[in-house]
Amino acid sequence: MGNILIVEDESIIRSALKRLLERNGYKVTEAESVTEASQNDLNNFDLIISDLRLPGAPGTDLITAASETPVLIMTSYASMRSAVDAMKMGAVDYIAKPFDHEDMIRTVRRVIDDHQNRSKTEAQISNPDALADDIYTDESGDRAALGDLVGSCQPMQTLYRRLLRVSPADVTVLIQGESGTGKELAARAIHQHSPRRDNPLICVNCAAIPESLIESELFGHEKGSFTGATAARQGLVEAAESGTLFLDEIGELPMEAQARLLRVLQENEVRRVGSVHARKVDVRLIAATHRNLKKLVKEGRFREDLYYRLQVIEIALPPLRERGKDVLEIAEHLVSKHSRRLKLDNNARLSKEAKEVMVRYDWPGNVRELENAIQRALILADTGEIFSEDLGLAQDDWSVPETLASSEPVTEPTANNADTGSSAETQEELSLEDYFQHFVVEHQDNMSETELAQKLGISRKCLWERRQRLGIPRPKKGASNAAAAR
Ligand SMILES: Nc1ncnc2c1ncn2[C@@H]1O[C@H](COP(=O)(O)OP(=O)(O)OP(=O)(O)O)[C@@H](O)[C@H]1O
Repeated sequence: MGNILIVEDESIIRSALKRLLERNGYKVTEAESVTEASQNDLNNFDLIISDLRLPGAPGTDLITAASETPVLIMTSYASMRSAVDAMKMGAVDYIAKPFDHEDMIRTVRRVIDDHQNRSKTEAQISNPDALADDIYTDESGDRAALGDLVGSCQPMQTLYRRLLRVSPADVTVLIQGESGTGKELAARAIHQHSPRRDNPLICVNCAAIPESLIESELFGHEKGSFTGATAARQGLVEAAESGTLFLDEIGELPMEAQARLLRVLQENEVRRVGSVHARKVDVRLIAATHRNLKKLVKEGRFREDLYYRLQVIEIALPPLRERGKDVLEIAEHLVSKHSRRLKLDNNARLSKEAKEVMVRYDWPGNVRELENAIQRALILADTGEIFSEDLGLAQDDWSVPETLASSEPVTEPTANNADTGSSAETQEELSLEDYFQHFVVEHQDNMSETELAQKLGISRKCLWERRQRLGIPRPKKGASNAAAAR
C-alpha cells in the first residue's frame, strides 16, 4: 500500500506513529536523524514523514536529498511559521504535533495518492508520442485546433499536447494567462478529454459573484442560515458532483471561501453555510487566474496552503501577441463563426490591409478583444470586405506598417482615423474612462461592487475587468465588507 520512512528523534512519538501507520497497512522504516535516514535510498519510499527539529541537520534537508519522494514535515504548534517556511522549501505538507490520528492517516493517504497521480501525469507529459492524435490538424498540416481552441503556432501545439496529457489524470490544474487568452476553453478541453466528460462541468467566475454571496453560491446553505435563506440550497461544488468545477479568477476568492475550498481539496468534503455536517463530494477542480498567485500569497491575500494544493499541475496560456500568424487563423475562424450566427450572406472576409494591421496590433485584451473587433467589423463592413477601421482598434496599440504608409488613403490607418471621427471616438472613450476612474475611486469605500456596477450601468464582471485594465484593484476587505453589509 505504501512504503514510509519516519524520521523522529523522540522514540515515543516515533513508535506511536509507526504503530498507527502499520495498523493502516503501510510498511514503515524508522530513523532518528537525517544522517541515519540518508543511509537508505530515499527515493525508494512513497513518503517521508520527518520532524522539523532533529539533532544535527533539520528535517527540511531531506527535501533536496530525496528529490523524488514527497516529504511531510511534523512540527509543534509553536513553530507554525517554520512549517510554512518548510513548505516554501518544497515540503509537500506539514502536520502539527500533537497530531490527531485520523488527520495523520488522511494526510498520508492524500499525499501518496497525489504524488502517484502526479508522477503518472508527468510521465505522460514527457512522452512525446502519446495522445497527439486528438489534436485536429487539416490536410495541409498547418491549421490545428483542440476543442474550441484554434491556432497552430508552436506554443499552442505544446499547449494542446499538455492539455491532453493532464486530462486523464484526476489532478487539480491551475491555468494561468492574461484575460481573454482562452483559459475557460482550455478548462473545457481538459474536461472533455477526461473520464468525467459525461458528468457536469460547472464554470464559475469568482470575480462576477458578489463577495457576500460567493460562499453560499459555491458551497450551498441551510435554511435560515442568513436573512433571505428561505430554503436549503445546494452549492455549485455539489452541483459538479462526479464532474469538474472550473473556478475562473480564483485570485478574487475571499479568504473565508478559500478556507472552505481548501477543505474540499483536502478532505473531499463540503460544508454548507450554516450547517454543522460535512457532505462527501467527488469533484475535480480546475482553477484559473490572470494574477500572480505567489505575489498574492506574499501580500497575505491568498492562502499559502491553498496555493500549494492548486498548483499540482500548472498550465500557461500565451498572450495573443506571442502567437504570430495564429491571430489570422483565429480571426478567420471567428469571421465564419459569427457570419453564420448573424446569418450574413455577404461573403465576409478580411482585407489584406486589415490582416497586416491585425498581425501588428498588440491585442491587450487577447482573443476576447479580437472576437469583439470581428463582431463589430462584421456589422459595419457592408460590402463584406473588412478594413482596419471597421475593427475599431485603439490607435496607440498598433504601428503603421511600412508597406501601408504609401498605399491608398482608404487602406491607411492613420489617415482614416483622423478623417472619419475615430479619434473623436477615442477621445470620448478616454473621457469615459476618466469618469469611470473618478467615480470608482470616489465611491468604492462606501459602495459595494454591486452598487458601483449598478450606478455605472455595467455588469459586475465588466466593472471587474475595467478595474484590471485601469489598475484600480478592489479595496481591501474591511472597506468592501462595510459597504456590502449596508
Ligand atoms: N484559441 C482560440 N480560438 C478560438 N477562440 C478563442 C481562443 N481563445 C479564446 N477564444 C474565445 O475568446 C473568448 C475568451 O476566451 P475565454 O473566456 O476562454 O478566456 P479567459 O482567458 O477565460 O478570459 P477571462 O480570464 O477574462 O475570463 C471566448 O469567446 C473564446 O471562445
